[in-house]
Amino acid sequence: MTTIRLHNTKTRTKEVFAPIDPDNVRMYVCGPTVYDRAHLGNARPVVVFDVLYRLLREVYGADHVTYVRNFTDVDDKINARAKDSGREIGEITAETTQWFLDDMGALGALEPDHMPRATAYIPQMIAMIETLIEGGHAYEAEGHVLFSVDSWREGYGKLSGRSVDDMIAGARVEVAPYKRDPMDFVLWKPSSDDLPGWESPWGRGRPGWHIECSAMAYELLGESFDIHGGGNDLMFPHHENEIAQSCCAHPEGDFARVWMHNEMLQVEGKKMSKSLGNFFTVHDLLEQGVPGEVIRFVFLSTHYRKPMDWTEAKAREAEAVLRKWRALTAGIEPAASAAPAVIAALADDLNAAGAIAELHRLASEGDAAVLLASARMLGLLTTELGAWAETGSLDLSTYEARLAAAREAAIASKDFAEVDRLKAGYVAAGLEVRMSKAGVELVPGPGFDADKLEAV
Ligand SMILES: Nc1ncnc2c1ncn2[C@@H]1O[C@H](COP(=O)(O)OP(=O)(O)OP(=O)(O)O)[C@@H](O)[C@H]1O
Ligand SMILES: [Zn+2]
Repeated sequence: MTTIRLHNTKTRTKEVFAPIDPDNVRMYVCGPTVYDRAHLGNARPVVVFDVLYRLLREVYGADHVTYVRNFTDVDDKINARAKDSGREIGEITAETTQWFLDDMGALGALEPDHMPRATAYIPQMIAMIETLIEGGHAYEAEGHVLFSVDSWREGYGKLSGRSVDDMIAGARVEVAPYKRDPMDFVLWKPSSDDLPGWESPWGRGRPGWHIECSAMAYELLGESFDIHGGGNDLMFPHHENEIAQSCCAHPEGDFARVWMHNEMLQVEGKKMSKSLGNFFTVHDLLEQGVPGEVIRFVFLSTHYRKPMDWTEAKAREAEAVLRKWRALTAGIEPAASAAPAVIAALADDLNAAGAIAELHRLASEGDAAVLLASARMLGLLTTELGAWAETGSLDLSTYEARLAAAREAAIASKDFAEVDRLKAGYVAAGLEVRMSKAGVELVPGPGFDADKLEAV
């Protein structure tokens, strides 16, 4: 069996992955808070952990992996959005959830086995909070229930490797009169009548964000499971708090054994985020005609533990490569299995960039069947993602000849109107127009639209 090595944030080393139960490898990844379209940064963990999911399915068998990714559909950001827009919360969360699934589907992400919505697990959250209170790890104050960080000093901060003092200094720790310690965090808070709320032993209220993941992971994966993933922006406080809650409520287990964190998608050195306003959505890019497969390829070209930028140059390069590979594999049956070197690269802490380098080698050797099987391990060159590239049947040379002829006529007549019209039409159809003494060359760009071209 292939040996998988994964970098574990908890130990800061690359470790041999040994699942608790090889018949049921279990992974939890923090999902989106559903109040707005996913930005490109939000898609990075989705693509990264999709590749890990595919690798685990390859190695342990498709029926022996359980992947859970939640939807946070109760959160103050959602409440604020509903208030600002005058819309119903349920309408916003349902719409945003569907957008997320559509956009991530367009990037070739497989759907996880379970996609729990937080609001469907409120009784489990309440039960977990009760256990924490009984164990002396949480206390009630003014309708709130807070986790007492002091009750678990020995474990708190281990994941992110910070001292409690550093954490207080580095984070926006909310100081509130009802907290015994500023580090204590909310498990449950009271809801006024205009906010979503559930009856609980502490009155009508709603859960804090962190307890949602702990309760859903416990319910669906048990007290110990294999992998927990998310962006490294979630390491503190979210993951640190998840660990504290889960380990204190279920000391018989060890919650997640391997913690994996993807680095951030950046814009000019800063994390792409809603709060900074430096974002564009996946939907925007798709609408602009950037194929989902191209976005996926660009993500996979950088190792998940390195920060990366989205650039148009990367997208153009990815598109050219994918076009070439799609042409090379057109009409070919994929080989029975991926190239061992591709699987080995992925098994080495998800070295997708290394796997892509292997794909280039296979392409240069003309090994189309193995290239196809190997690319599909990465979710590339799949039939579902291929519609954008179906321009092979369209012969650009007739359009090139037409422009060349128009140019010749224009040089004689000094009337360039037709040349300008054709050029503008080609550009609008997403083609790059290269004109030189040697002739005319048309190169399809990311937004290439065959229908628009036919209409010119
Ligand atoms: N720029 C980014 N690059 C990579 N992953 C990111 C980025 N921004 C958010 N994520 C990840 O997206 C997932 C969803 O996070 P969350 O719902 O907190 O996003 P958000 O509310 O849009 O956050 P933000 O305000 O930071 O943009 C998390 O796993 C998070 O780590
Ligand atoms: Zn989480």
